[in-house]
Amino acid sequence: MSKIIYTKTDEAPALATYSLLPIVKAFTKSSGISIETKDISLAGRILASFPDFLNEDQKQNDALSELGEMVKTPEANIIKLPNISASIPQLKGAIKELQSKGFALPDYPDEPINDEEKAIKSRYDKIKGSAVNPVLREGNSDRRAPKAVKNYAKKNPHSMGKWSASSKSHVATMTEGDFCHNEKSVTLSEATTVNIEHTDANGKKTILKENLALQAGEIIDAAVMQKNVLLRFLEAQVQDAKDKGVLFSLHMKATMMKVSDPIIFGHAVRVFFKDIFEKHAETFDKIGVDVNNGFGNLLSNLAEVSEEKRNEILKDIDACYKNNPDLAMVNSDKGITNLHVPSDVIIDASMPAMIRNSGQMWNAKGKSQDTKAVIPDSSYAGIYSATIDFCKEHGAFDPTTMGTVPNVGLMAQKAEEYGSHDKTFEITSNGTIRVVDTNGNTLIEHNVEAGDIWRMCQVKDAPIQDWIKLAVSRARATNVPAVFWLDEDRAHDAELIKKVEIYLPNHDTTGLDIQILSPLKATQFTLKRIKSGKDTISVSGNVLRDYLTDLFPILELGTSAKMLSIVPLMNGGGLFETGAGGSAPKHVQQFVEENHLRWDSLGEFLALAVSLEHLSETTNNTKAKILADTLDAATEKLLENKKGPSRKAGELDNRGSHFYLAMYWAQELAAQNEDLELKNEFEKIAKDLILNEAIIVDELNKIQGVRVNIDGYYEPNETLVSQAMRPSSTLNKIIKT
Ligand SMILES: NC(=O)C1=CN([C@@H]2O[C@H](COP(=O)(O)OP(=O)(O)OC[C@H]3O[C@@H](n4cnc5c(N)ncnc54)[C@H](OP(=O)(O)O)[C@@H]3O)[C@@H](O)[C@H]2O)C=CC1
Ligand SMILES: O=C(O)CCC(=O)C(=O)O
Ligand SMILES: [Mg+2]
Repeated sequence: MSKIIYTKTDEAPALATYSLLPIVKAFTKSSGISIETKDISLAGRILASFPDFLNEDQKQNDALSELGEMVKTPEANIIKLPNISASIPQLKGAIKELQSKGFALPDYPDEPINDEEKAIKSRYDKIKGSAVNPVLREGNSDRRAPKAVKNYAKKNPHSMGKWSASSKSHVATMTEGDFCHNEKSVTLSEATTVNIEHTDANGKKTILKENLALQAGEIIDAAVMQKNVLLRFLEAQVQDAKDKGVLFSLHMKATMMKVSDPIIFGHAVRVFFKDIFEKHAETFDKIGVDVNNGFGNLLSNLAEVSEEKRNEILKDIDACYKNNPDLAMVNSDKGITNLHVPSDVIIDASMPAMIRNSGQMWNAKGKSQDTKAVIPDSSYAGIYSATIDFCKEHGAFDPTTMGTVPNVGLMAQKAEEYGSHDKTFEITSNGTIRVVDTNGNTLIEHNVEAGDIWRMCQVKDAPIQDWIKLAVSRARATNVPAVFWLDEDRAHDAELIKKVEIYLPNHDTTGLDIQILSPLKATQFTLKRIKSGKDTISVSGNVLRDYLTDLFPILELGTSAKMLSIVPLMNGGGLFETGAGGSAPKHVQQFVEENHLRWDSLGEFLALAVSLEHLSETTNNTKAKILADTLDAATEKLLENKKGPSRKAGELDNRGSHFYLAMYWAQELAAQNEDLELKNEFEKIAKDLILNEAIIVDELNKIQGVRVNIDGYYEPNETLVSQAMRPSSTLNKIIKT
């Protein structure tokens, strides 16, 4: 039996799984393929982490750790759907829901007061933020729009907001004192272990991290975000947004950069609402306000003060809104601003969405307005300002003619910022931070002040070699120019460039166009080419991988959900991600309110096809190859016939698109002549599906337009979701599980 692991995750993709997985199981069963699910949802990961608090029948395996081992083996074949990278408000929401369902989990201790609480907090903090992807991504990233998807987008362009040269929208980023400007980097000539030490003004030494093992050839870098410079920058931006009459909008990655970015987020909230934080400091201290978790934390904590005090504070908040520039809104109807919850606005998706929308975001009146996008650290902000400048000069991109930008991203083995979480510190007192090796040599040193954020990243040599190899192989396979987005003036990038120069000659690059350009120049080069319909591969580090694989797909295809997203694992296995986007919380809201799921599973279809193909190669399963080829053909047909989900209740949704996939897949299997067993099996299924098309579509669409109860958000009731996601009895009778 050959095995494919299919992950159970969260929100919209998890809902879609209840409808798609039975179809996939039914189609692959006779080919000796077993599809096993592993629960890596936020709720599942919480339950797996606290067995000692649960009854025997409530305990869950630690599926993430199991998969973390599996990805290091050649047998790994995993389909990974997007999962929640939880901010603290989301983590607390999930804990509360699980508690209400009878799981006796401990509360999240914001300020642990004893060792037991400290241990609980540290268990929860391991679940927080981007805790899944870095564990599973034991390989570098290959994300691209398949030809059929790109051609479909060219023929059926998504809406694209016009750009005007007079747009006041712009990116504001720091010009000094940030991670970018303070970065230092070294490549280790031999293996060693290091300590990270803080020495205060009186010479008192504290070890922040001990015995960190580093390999020969590994690049390490460290950088500081200086609090005082950051605060001055934020204050100036609030004022400037007001002067220019544009929306103030903060774009961070507080989920993936789970230690550094919430601290920066908190500073932005305190600067924006400076007056109330000055006036009510004592009260906020007393009730434990922590706006690193967003302004929403302050509002929910107000329940703890007297009504009189609360009204006074609310009045002061109103005054703050009046005196300050307008804030970009996440939900203007509900008054939720860009500063409320750190996981509501995530830079990779939020900046492209703004660029697609004429550079505008939503104001409190629900209208779109020019915006100041505040991206404090300048390491990568320049790619967005260059794109905005390009649109101001040339107008919006045209999806019917623009080229495509696939990405080869360095991310294996917690590369770069991915591995920084346990090496990020909010500095408690003025002094110095040193990275010191076993021989007492100082590798990196920074002067720091209280409140600064110091962070160290590392990237091992083997992943870098693998990344360069992948870049060359993609350039060779497509004959498209490949650009390494590296800046010789940045310390870390300068070290990486040296590696590229050493390892590139190991490959046959004759006839290939491979360049190294700074992110700014690479953006300009790439934008000019896509405008004229030409393709360009971006070869980038981890954070740019994240940014570019939403930016270009959102401009080219309207969403990054339609990307093929492959992680060739370094030990020979395959991790097949589904699209490049997230778990679409807005889609769940619509589903619950209208019983319409607009999630597009195209990413799942693409991932399943490459997973089956990989399986056919590693296990010599010829049926798997036929399943893969026919699935690709079915996906193409689905695009051609426009059977993707619509956004409106009453019309074809996620479930309907799965029906069409099944029908086309069965037809393709029935039409092929390479495997007569499969042909015979699927002739009948194809016939039944075609005959019942109208009945099934009607059964799937007529139930929409009303609320649906799935009893939970993070851990909905499986039976209720399964019933809701498989409402066509006619279809269920044909798809035998
Ligand atoms: N690989 C992973 O595990 C990833 C996880 N995440 C996590 O996902 C959550 C939400 O992140 P967020 O930044 O809001 O980004 P999302 O990508 O989830 O959502 C942004 C918007 O993209 C559109 N979209 C995304 N996927 C699809 C799809 N399959 N079909 C149709 N439309 C789609 C939707 O637009 P519209 O509103 O127009 O329908 C959606 O509202 C966070 O917890 C984040 O950490 C994020 C990225 C990757
Ligand atoms: O891991 C995460 O938090 C998000 C990952 C992501 O956005 C991506 O890989 O594109
Ligand atoms: Mg991303």
